[in-house]
Amino acid sequence: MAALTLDKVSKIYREKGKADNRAVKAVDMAVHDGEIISLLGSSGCGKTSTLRMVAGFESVSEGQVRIGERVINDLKPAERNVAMAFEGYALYPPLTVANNIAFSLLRSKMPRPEVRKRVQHIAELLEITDILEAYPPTLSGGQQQRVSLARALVRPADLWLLDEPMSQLEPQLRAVLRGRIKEYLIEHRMTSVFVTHDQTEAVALSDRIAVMSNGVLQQFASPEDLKERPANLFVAGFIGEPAMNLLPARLALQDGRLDALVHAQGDAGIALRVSFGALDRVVNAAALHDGQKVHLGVRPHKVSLGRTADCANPVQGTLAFNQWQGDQSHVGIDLGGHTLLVVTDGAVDLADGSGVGLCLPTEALHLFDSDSEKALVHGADLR
Ligand SMILES: Nc1ncnc2c1ncn2[C@@H]1O[C@H](COP(=O)(O)OP(=O)(O)OP(=O)(O)O)[C@@H](O)[C@H]1O
Repeated sequence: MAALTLDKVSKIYREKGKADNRAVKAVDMAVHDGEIISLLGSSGCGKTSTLRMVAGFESVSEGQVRIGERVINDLKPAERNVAMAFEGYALYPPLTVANNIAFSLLRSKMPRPEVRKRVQHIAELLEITDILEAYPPTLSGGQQQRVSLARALVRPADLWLLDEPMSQLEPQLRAVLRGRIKEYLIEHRMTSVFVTHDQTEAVALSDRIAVMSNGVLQQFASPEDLKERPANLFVAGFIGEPAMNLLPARLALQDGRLDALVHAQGDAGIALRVSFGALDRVVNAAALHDGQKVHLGVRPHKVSLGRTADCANPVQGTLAFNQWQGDQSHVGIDLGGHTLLVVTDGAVDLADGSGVGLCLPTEALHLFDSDSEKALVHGADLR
């Protein structure tokens, strides 16, 4: 295993008669030795292109890719010592499942009893012991995918690249295998890069997640930091289910205090005023000015419904909707024409149009500059 470094890496697809498509744009990323990371983003954001450049299936248009100290830009895939499980990555049809998994181990001259032990162990982990003597063409998509994953996980390598490796499995099996695979990767200290568009999966598997949009790496951070300290409006709106509320607001810096004011829709009244307290609690207060256009971010899970006592920011609103989701309620609160989504664990016994008290704890709040879209203040970081 080894560290993986991407240094200003870009992928430009050039097709005759078409404008260049810059699918990956100057991505900088340093994955530590033994770290598990995920590339996360919507379809077309450049995750697979990034992974394929590391694997050697796509050329690197600009920048440098290193595994440990080795620059691998111009090495053939087989020379990179990288193990891969790709969506639709072909198994060898004439070999049994056991021999498909064992293939690279036998080629590396590992003694047969050791190969058998490893194949058995990984097959148990991925629940494919019953198909070890079957041939790939007779398997379902989900079985083939697990064989491909097993083959990648057993082989010794410096780096493991896993592109949507569980996409064809049922949700329950997926959740079970996710936990086991993570334990296996940690136990063997395997530097691993997953590609996924499923944030639950990315959070469950990864030490850090690289959030991509439109070819740009938006933030590379731990799941907790992505939630508590999103670097910009894109990450704030993308991470979290349901996503963060984002309300247009203006800053008020008066008497050494920082407030954010959300104007009511269609008139000059104030729909919501939240206080971040003394300005000197804010780490980068110099970046703020009175009247600055911002987006106020509020995490739906962190708002308390019906409690306004002992609260830094008590708020009154009107219930706009109340949906029981089977395990939690999604409640919409109207604040001067803006709807604030709140998530609570229990059922909420309130009719539409009722007056509701809320508490917005400071740690639920974030501020983003509306022009640059970058984060300015995270409630969790106030001094
Ligand atoms: N071989 C190719 N030739 C030309 N354009 C490509 C090629 N592969 C990908 N692209 C384009 O590059 C961009 C990024 O695609 P990529 O597959 O890397 O994204 P992705 O985030 O992995 O998406 P998905 O989750 O749908 O696989 C898209 O605009 C895509 O159309």
